[in-house]
Amino acid sequence: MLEKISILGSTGSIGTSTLDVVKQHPEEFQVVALAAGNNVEEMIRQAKNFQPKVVSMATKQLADQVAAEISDSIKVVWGDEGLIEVATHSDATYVVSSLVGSRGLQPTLAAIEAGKRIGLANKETLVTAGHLVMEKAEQRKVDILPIDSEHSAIFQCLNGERKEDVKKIILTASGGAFRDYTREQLATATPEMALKHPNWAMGAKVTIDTATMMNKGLEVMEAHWLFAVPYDQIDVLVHPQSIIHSMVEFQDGAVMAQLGTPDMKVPIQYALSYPKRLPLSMPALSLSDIKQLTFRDPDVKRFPCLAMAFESGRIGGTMPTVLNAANEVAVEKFLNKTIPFLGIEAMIEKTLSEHEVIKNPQLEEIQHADQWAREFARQLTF
Ligand SMILES: NC(=O)C1=CN([C@@H]2O[C@H](COP(=O)(O)OP(=O)(O)OC[C@H]3O[C@@H](n4cnc5c(N)ncnc54)[C@H](OP(=O)(O)O)[C@@H]3O)[C@@H](O)[C@H]2O)C=CC1
Ligand SMILES: CC(=O)[C@@H](O)[C@H](O)COP(=O)(O)O
Ligand SMILES: [Mn+2]
Repeated sequence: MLEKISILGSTGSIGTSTLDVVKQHPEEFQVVALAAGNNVEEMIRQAKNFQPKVVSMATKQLADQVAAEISDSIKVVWGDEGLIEVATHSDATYVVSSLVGSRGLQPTLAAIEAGKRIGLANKETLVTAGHLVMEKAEQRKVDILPIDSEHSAIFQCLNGERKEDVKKIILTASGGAFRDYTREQLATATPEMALKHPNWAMGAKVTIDTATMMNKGLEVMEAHWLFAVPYDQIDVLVHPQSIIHSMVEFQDGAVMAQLGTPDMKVPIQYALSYPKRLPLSMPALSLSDIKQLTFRDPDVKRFPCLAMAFESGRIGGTMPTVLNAANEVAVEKFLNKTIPFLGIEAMIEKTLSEHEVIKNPQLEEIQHADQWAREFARQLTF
């Protein structure tokens, strides 16, 4: 069956890699709709190359700029409504959710409601409202296929296994740009330094998250929701080479791991083609060249964001929503050079400490908590 795809965040790192995969398999995949934020030039290129039915931009002004350069047969929309139109297009069978941040929540929920199969990269969606997303997916009998590399690895390791046989999920972490930094060195770390991930080329927000190790904390919550595993059965293991993408330990002591060259096209293609595996033009993994795979425990004294995320996940309710929103504000401020690197963790900690948790929140309560946390974090200075 030809998979007809809408991409939320088509101009980003995951979005462009998804289009690379689509281009390699025109007999399998076709683009129906694309949504982006501000990158007009890239959207014009994508619209010309893939001839979708609809494209969306962040504002009307940006949408007009795109419309002026592409065929009249392509509808151009904008804003939050534009995202929903792309996510629910009647021709689409599959939606790749790859916006950055909790902005991805509403269009992803709308795509699930519309019965689309989901390829999920946007981890913030599950962090901020995991119970609502998984509940809706179950109601609508919609599959959520993980794109995040660790979750794709776990999904592959769980293939054909019984849930009750799982003892532990082991999420691997590169340790980010500052893996070996002391707290003194972290205090003066700049955005330029933090944006140099040792193994992966990714968007700015997730790259900063890897440097604080908040990314792994968000991924712990993502794994909790995707695989319905309690927090005390999820471990994090630092693995600097990012060759083992994650592992599952079973009750009999057997450990399954998924390995590969660190390139997001692999998990993206698997999420699109599942349960099939298609060929992919990619350098083969050579373990004899790599020679050594090494491991160590994470150091939460140097990287407290990981511990804060675990704790927020355990508390549940609106706590993860607040952690995520405060982190989004803090990362933006760090990238704008208005707070230092260690201001990120301080800002999140302060915001969490002021939050009164609502248990089992509905969508409106989540939106309210998200908004409250953003406003609270924005007025903090460090
Ligand atoms: N990159 C990676 O390798 C991985 C990413 N992920 C996750 O995937 C998600 C996307 O990451 P990544 O691709 O790196 O991020 P990028 O920053 O590269 O891309 C983000 C996308 O979101 C769009 N966007 C931003 N703001 C808006 C807005 N207001 N309205 C509409 N679109 C908007 C951007 O559009 P524009 O650029 O046009 O403004 C862009 O297309 C994140 O949740 C991340 O954690 C998970 C695993 C790996
Ligand atoms: C590629 C991917 O999935 C990222 O989320 C990756 O996990 C970042 O690397 P670390 O968080 O391990 O540094
Ligand atoms: Mn990941």
